[in-house]
Amino acid sequence: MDETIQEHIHLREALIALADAHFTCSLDADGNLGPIEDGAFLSRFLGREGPHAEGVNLDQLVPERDAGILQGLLGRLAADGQARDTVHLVSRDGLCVAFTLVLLRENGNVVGVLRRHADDETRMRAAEHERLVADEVYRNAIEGITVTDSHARILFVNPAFSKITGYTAEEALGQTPSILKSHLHDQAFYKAMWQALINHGQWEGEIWNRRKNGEVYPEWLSISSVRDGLGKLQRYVAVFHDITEIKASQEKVRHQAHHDVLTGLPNRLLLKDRLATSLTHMARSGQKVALLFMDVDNFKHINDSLGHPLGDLLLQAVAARLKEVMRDDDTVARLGGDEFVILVEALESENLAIATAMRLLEAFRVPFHIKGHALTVTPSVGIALYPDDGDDAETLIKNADMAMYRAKEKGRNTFQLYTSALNERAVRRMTMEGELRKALERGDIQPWFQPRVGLRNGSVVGSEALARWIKPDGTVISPGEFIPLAEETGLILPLGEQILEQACRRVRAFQDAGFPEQYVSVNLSPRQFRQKDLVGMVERVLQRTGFDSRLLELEITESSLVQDIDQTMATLRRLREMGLAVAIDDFGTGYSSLAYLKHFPLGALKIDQSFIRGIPTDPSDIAITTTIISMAQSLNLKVIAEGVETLQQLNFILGLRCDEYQGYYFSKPLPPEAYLELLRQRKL
Ligand SMILES: Nc1nc2c(ncn2[C@@H]2O[C@@H]3COP(=O)(O)O[C@H]4[C@@H](O)[C@H](n5cnc6c(=O)[nH]c(N)nc65)O[C@@H]4COP(=O)(O)O[C@H]3[C@H]2O)c(=O)[nH]1
Repeated sequence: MDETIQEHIHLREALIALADAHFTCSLDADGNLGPIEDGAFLSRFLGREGPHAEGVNLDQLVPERDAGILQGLLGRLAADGQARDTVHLVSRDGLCVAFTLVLLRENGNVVGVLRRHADDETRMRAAEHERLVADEVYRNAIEGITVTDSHARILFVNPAFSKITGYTAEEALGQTPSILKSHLHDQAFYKAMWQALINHGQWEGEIWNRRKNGEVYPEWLSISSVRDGLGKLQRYVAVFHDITEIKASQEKVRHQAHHDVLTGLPNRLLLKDRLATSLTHMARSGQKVALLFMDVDNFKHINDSLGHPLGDLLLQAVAARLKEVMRDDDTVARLGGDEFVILVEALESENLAIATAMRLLEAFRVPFHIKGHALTVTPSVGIALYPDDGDDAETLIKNADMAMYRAKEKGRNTFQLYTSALNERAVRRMTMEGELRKALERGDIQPWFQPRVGLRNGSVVGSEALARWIKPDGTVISPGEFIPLAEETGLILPLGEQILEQACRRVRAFQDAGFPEQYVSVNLSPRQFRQKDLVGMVERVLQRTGFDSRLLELEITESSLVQDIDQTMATLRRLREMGLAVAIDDFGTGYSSLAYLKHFPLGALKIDQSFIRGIPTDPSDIAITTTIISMAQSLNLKVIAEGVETLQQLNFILGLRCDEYQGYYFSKPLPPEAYLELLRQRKL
């Protein structure tokens, strides 16, 4: 054997014996590798298994700074058949390890021998050890861990991931973390997350995700991006833990701090919080807030005589009843003892606060059944209003409390407003409501009749029925004083029906007494006009009284007309089908135009008395009256002038060919007997 060959083989054997690894492959002058034999270590180290290494250029395996060294090695190999130098190779994990590389040309192939530098060997061992430790940490961590590639495709998840999300590793691998999306966050949220990852390589925060079973849960998530030794993005590592329980316990602590233990109602702290928020909102919207301070009359006595456990049960029952009678939007709070506060927001007027207080008093009429005892207790209520009685929470609570004490002084089971002027009004209103109910029951509210005169021949053609409240002592109260209250309380419906029925009965009686047929006109307030079964109610009244529907006219206001047009149209049509006429009262004071009126099946139009009053001195009243009359005629509507008080006014409307008039000039509204007398006189 040739001596040099022999020497070469020895060298090779010696090198291989000393080497950490060796490989044999073809290598062209540019450094391209052919198929590798015996290259297990190299393949493993580089992460390029067998055939994958084929065709790879050596300079792809070394960092850029070693490119010159590699060129030198290849040059010397070509020239001398062997070369040796120190190069770095970048491992699959991005680790840069120094090797002594010896290349020997042999039978057209190249044998490569690699020996790790001692310090790098230590580093590799340490890295290997760290990897083992890390594996252990991943497996046992209670935090979920997700590792993805640079395209966010999941490469690895740990057991805690599966425990938290419900997805097994097999289900998660290859997917992206978007499988966990709860859709509770908007685009901007995710955009900010990615921006932080790009800019700082890190993002941390609370996020709502969805488990495989559909359940949405909160987690604390921390994501980092991992780059290799060359600075290229390789991985994202996400670590998260489920904070459902933490949140629940935080919520529990928060709830306990803000709620009363006995009743579960908001406590003083939460009440003040809500009140402060409410005041800020209401200051902007210009609405009122009412604070009702309530305590249970003689609670101490009940507590002492029946025992505290029963007292506690009573307080719980009171809390439940208060919640039941208040709207969902109202806050019912317990300040302690038997003191409760109700916060009512967004009030248009103080009347609603009074109505709430009355509802509350009413609710206590029903006894509380507790452990076999039927307990009847009464409340005392004080009301403070924002902004009238204070503009901060503390002042309002204090003033409502003071008002509550006044209610107690007044004899309990009542309410008091903090402001005395309001108080008087409220008390008057309350008293009047009670009296009005009684008056209705007793039939003290009756129609009076004001004649309507035909302008063509000056005869009484009909009358308007106007409600009067005749007190037992004979005092007559005019409708201006009780109709608005009846409207507010809903009493207008029974009241309206009574007036209609009595008016029909009376006018029928005039006919029965031998007077010529005449019609009667009855007012319908907006609430009456909107009542569900208006047509049915009118039909029943006509039946009961035997009154001819052609002789009945209903007066509605312009405001009734413009609300819910479809419903209005349907009601008017049905009334017309029944033979009734509908007149528009107080025309000219509302919003409707004459052009608008032509769409409705109407019979007549009454010019409001405020225009007649200005005749003959006020030019604009004259102009308005003239226009209304001529346009109404062109629409085929009968025109009636209201409030004619003087001969001049009468002459003026006569000149305009108005159809009818009514007013003090001819007669004031009269009690039925006096009206009958008037008819009698006219007949003579
Ligand atoms: N200054 C002056 N006033 C005159 C003259 N002629 C009549 N009046 C008054 O003008 C009002 C005309 O009634 P209205 O406009 O329907 O206005 C009525 C009507 O809107 C309402 N009303 C009366 N009765 C009822 C009813 O039974 N139901 C409903 N819903 N409202 C009614 O109360 C309002 C007021 O009624 P009243 O006080 O009876 O007042 C009546 C009448 O007494 C006059 O020459 N000069």
